[in-house]
Amino acid sequence: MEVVIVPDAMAGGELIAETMAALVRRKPDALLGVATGSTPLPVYEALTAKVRAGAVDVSRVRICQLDEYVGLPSGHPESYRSTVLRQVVEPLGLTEDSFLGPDGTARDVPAACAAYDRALAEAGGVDLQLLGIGTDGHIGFNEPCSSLASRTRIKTLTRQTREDNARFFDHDIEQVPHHVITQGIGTIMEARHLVLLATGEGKAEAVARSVEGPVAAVCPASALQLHPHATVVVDEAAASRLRLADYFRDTYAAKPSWQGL
Ligand SMILES: N[C@@H]1[C@@H](O)[C@H](O)[C@@H](COP(=O)(O)O)O[C@@H]1O
Repeated sequence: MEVVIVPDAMAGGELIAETMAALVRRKPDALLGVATGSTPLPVYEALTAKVRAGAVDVSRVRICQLDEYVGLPSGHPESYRSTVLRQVVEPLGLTEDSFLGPDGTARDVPAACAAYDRALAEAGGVDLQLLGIGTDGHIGFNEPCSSLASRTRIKTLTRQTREDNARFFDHDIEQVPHHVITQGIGTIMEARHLVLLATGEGKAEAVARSVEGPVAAVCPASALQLHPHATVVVDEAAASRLRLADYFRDTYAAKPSWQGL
């Protein structure tokens, strides 16, 4: 696992956007897995700026979704499908044809989950999966004690996650669905490169447990320790509880320029 400490969220967004752009220059039809929440927005803004400046051609890129609420009506503005279309697909100049996501409105949820895992495999697998992290260490919507081998499936949100996400639902926790579909931890681990971005003091404890704690289902993001190519990008505040912060800084400062993330 590589840990990169950046000065602020903008710098993290730029670094990850450049990593995505470099991937797309090598592989124009790359499948990019994206995350929702506030944290990844600087990544999407920086990547969109590169596209508009002509620094990268993303016209053949495919975008896939990490997770989804169950039961929101189709087209609900806070469904993750709507969110990813609005924040990523449209700004990049792509259409829904380039987009893969689980069906949160399906009557048969287990079948929709299995279909999504199949669709990801048939698309050739995810090349780079961007992840945020919940305050409890969740990735996607894999709440604490999710199986580290889990596949895409239905999960029940913790009260903490529903409180955290109530800001997208008029600050009314009752509007936040209890159930979600999420790529499993085993599914996420199949992506060729995992890039987790965490910013702000509120994520410091979850980051420290994920990076320097034991690999344990109680902290789902700790599974990244088992991935052969995982990068954790954190700002100073989110890095504030890392015991090895100075080592991570020194390592990144000495990194060969040809290496990339
Ligand atoms: N399912 C999403 C996660 O993918 C995201 O990482 C998390 C943190 O969001 P934020 O970046 O807004 O803190 O929120 C939700 O739970």
